[in-house]
Amino acid sequence: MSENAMAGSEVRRNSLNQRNMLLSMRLNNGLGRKSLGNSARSGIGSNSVRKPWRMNFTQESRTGHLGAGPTVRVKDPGVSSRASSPAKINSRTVQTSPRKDHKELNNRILENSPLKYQELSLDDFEVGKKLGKGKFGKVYCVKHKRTGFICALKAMKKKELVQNNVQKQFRREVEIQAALKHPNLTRLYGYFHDEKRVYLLMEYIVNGELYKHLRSHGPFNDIAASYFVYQIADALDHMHSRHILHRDIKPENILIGFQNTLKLTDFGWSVTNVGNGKRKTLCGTLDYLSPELIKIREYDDKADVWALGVLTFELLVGNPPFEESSKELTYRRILKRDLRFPDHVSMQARDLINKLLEYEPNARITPKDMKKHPWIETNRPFW
Ligand SMILES: Nc1ncnc2c1ncn2[C@@H]1O[C@H](COP(=O)(O)OP(=O)(O)OP(=O)(O)O)[C@@H](O)[C@H]1O
Repeated sequence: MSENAMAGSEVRRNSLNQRNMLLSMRLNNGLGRKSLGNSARSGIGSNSVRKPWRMNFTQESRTGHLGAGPTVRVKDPGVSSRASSPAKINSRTVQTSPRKDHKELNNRILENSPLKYQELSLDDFEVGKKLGKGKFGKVYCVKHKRTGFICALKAMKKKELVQNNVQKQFRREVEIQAALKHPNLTRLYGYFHDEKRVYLLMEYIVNGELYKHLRSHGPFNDIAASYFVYQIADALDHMHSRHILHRDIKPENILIGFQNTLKLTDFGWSVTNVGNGKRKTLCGTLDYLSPELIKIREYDDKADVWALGVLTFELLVGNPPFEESSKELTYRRILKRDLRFPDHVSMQARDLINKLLEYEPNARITPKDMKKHPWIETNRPFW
């Protein structure tokens, strides 16, 4: 791997948000994280050498015991109507009474949810290796002592959730993720909490982020890329049919499981969009923003389709299509739909990317139709 790629492999793109506090946290924490104004993708640009990529790079985990969950049952809550109004959070709503809000987190958000595992505590688990770290917590591989069930446990400090005023967003993320059951979406089983922390119990995804594989093995050939893109289209098809938008599709938010099964994760920006109305919160990740998001700040599920087009391009080329050295230049290229394909991108792949990246949202191909596109059909026999 080149030096650039090595340096770049530590860099992950931030999701945009309107919460100044979160933004400053993101900019201040984590070495090497991308600032919103800069390009961070030097390592795998179109100059990088394309290597053949083998489909079967995953190893079956010996410890993986994923057949059955803990015997404690979690009810499927469906998507609650409460989740349909996203919490608008900004720095002006900084808590004046953290004590009260801590209590509110416990009473309203944690105690009254059907997703709660009443009888679980941290003592019920053997804690294994750390899998990663997000804004609000660390993720560990854990084993449920009684059943031997292996899963991922995300531990978040209540104090931090309250201090950053993200209790409602947290609740929405939990409700949406728990309601979604699909092979290409990371399952959330439920949660429990103690005095200091909230613990989310999730499906353990063995092979880490697609982003890291893209850096180390990518760009991918048509066979691998089409398999990956198909799976995310299937996940989006499922979400959109339930009127849920993901709003932050990117390789950093996709994990790889057994046999190259992709799992879309990070539902922090997901919302329900019942009635298919237009939404206005600016969110997502710079390189993945659609023109309507930049221009009029109104969008619907077609913004996820645009992001899928950006993802398809990035998997085949190694960097996103409108990447530039500054936010303004990236915006300008997105608004001009300044799309340039390197020579090696096949005609069929170009056709699909063009259809996903239609400027006019309603002209974009749907995830359902995309799954039958000739690029997918041509490569499907080799998956
Ligand atoms: N279910 C899981 N199985 C395996 N690894 C996971 C799982 N969930 C998260 N991880 C790992 O832990 C890391 C941190 O995850 P987490 O959800 O806390 O944050 P994030 O989504 O990456 O970032 P942010 O909190 O900024 O949105 C991930 O990048 C991933 O590598």
